[in-house]
Amino acid sequence: MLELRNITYEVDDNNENKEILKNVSVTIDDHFVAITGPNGGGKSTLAKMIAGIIRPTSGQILLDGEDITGLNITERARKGISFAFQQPVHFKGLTVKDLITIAAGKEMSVNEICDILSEVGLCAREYIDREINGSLSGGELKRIEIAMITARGTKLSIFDEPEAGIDLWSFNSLIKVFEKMRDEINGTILIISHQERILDIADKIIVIADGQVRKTGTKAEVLPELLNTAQTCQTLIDKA
Ligand SMILES: Nc1ncnc2c1ncn2[C@@H]1O[C@H](COP(=O)(O)OP(=O)(O)OP(=O)(O)O)[C@@H](O)[C@H]1O
Repeated sequence: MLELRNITYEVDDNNENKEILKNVSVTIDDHFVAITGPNGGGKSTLAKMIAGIIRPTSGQILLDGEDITGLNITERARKGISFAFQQPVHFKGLTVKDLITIAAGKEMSVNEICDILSEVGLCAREYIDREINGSLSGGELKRIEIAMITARGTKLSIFDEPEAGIDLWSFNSLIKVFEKMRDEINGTILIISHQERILDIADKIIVIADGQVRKTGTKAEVLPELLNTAQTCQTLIDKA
């Protein structure tokens, strides 16, 4: 269980103090949790804070009751928190197979690696020996990053807008990947997303806007209001 207590995050923005997260308190104890809300609301900042990439100005982060606020990204990774970057790290000569083996932290058979790659919609035999470099497309890199997190199978897996930059066909297979993950992975999956189809499969939805938690609840409790607001905005845009 992850608990955020009174989290505030301030940055210096051209010599002005800017409060990006404002006294955020939230508990993440469901299996599949989605964070959503308008652009610039503070979602990615919150995800980076949970992963340990940035530290809060004030407040506490607890993982299963243990205060992890002072731990860095590596220490949090050891505690079982993994964060899917937009793209996997590049090292010359490092292949897809190497990367997945490193992520899993154990030797893996070719069949096991192939299974993981197939799950994220990649034709395994074509990719297993490919080097991670600029010859892979953005969508392919993103799927490899998701495959790494799947191989790692940690306590808390965080994905920041996994759908970004993915075409419609791949998006459909991405949804299947997350549905499968929800059914098969033991830990908590935390996804930042604007996609209704991802929100649809979440056990809990957290809406963040203007650096604050605006609403928390099940799909039935949150989605109608959210869709209503989106529709009202669209009508206003159409009228303008
Ligand atoms: N280091 C920083 N310095 C100044 N402003 C920042 C900094 N980090 C984030 N911000 C601002 O804080 C706000 C929240 O950013 P964040 O990336 O968390 O939003 P988001 O909800 O993930 O948005 P999106 O849906 O567009 O990805 C934005 O206005 C952003 O410009």
